[in-house]
Amino acid sequence: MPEHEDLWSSISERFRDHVGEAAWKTWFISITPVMITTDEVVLATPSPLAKERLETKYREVLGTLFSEALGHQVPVRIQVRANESVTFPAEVSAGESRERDLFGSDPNLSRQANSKSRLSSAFDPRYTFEAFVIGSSNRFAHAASLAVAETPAASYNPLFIHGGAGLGKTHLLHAIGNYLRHNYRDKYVKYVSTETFLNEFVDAIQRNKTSDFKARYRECDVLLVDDIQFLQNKEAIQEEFFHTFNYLYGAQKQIVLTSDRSPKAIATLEERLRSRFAMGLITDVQPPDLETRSAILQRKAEDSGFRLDLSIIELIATNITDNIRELEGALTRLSAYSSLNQVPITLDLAQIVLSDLISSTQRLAPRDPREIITVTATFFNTTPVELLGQSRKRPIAIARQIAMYIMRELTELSYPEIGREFGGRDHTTVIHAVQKVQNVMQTSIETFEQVDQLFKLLRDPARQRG
Ligand SMILES: Nc1ncnc2c1ncn2[C@@H]1O[C@H](COP(=O)(O)OP(=O)(O)OP(=O)(O)O)[C@@H](O)[C@H]1O
Repeated sequence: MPEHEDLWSSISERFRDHVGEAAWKTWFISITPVMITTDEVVLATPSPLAKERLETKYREVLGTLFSEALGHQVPVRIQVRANESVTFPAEVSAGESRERDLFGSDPNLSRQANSKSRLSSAFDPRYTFEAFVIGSSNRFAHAASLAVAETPAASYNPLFIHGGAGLGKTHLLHAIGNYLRHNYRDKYVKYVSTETFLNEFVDAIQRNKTSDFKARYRECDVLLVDDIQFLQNKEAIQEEFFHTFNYLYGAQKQIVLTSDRSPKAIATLEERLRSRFAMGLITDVQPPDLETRSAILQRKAEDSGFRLDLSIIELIATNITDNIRELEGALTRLSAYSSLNQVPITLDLAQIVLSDLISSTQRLAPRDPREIITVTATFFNTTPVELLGQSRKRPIAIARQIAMYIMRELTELSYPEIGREFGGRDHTTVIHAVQKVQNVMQTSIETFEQVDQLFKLLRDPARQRG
């Protein structure tokens, strides 16, 4: 129905004009039109939460837009897509999940990537410069990243951004990627984690394909490399990276690197690499101050169509201070609680729901990954061996995904490091598990409560004994 497609894309554009980019991305993009006739419009959403939000907040806008487009009033009905139930599927294989994570759920991107090798990486559409809240802790890193995106290889090359876990380094890399994709369509932009670079290199050696590997990286106009601290103690890959770096730099291509520590603090980093990294600009991201934390919370809440009282923002922002991912985790929990129980969030309720996060006695240092595995296994009536093993039986696969989510929340381990804790799984499997649990928590009270209880058990060891 090509005319319906035109109509749909014009509705989509107009919806975006009415409600703004953020709400459009959160609630509209994932809608599919099921039926558009002169008598009725039926739309499908991926989750009950999205259906509820569209019905309560955006029904009127949708009604007006369709009425204008069709020339008369039509009822708009919203349903949840039948094939997207909220239950957990069996764990996907590393290969499957890699594709899904790289290309999101957009099958077109995946198809394009298969058909043409010199296509830029796909970037997380949520991580843009517009969505990045600027404060004194990250102002410089943001400005430098934007300068690099606006004029690649002309300002700071390489740009090296370092800072602690969950402070926005990956967000900035994706923001550069998203900006380039929109504004420099002809540039080949590649995003890679150092772990992936390493794995691809080892794989290329084993398959005698090192020249393909080199060519792939040397074709880049812009190379974005995340978590470069993984080069530590890996001489062979440092050597390879050095050559790639020199080649790109010599060809005046832009390189951006991130790390959880400064180049000086990466032990066993070859001196020649260290001095290469210092040829451009080294900047850091610090934990955000109270004002920035509050602004981030406000922005994230707005983006997900969730209204929060200032007193609640203050409660979270004063208690969670050094990791933005944790701020987001608190919001996820509140919004899930509110939509599952159909109650508005009050300050008292927020204090109860987030009790483990905001109590100073329970907010302990990051938890030991082995403890997370043992406690989660016991909680789900299984054993650590099963949890780390290969079983794809549902209860175990679910427990494993929840344990991965909790490890991401309660430790500072990166995705590849978590993959290693789970018996050498690929980092894309971990990314998939974390996203999955985050989503399912919004619609399944059972999962929400399991995660909630595990958080409480892990943050308060006395409960484990009791
Ligand atoms: N200034 C900011 N404004 C809005 N969101 C932010 C900001 N900084 C970080 N975030 C959000 O916090 C989360 C964690 O950020 P990100 O993954 O970029 O951290 P990171 O520094 O790469 O950490 P890690 O090394 O642990 O992966 C992301 O969801 C990101 O969107």
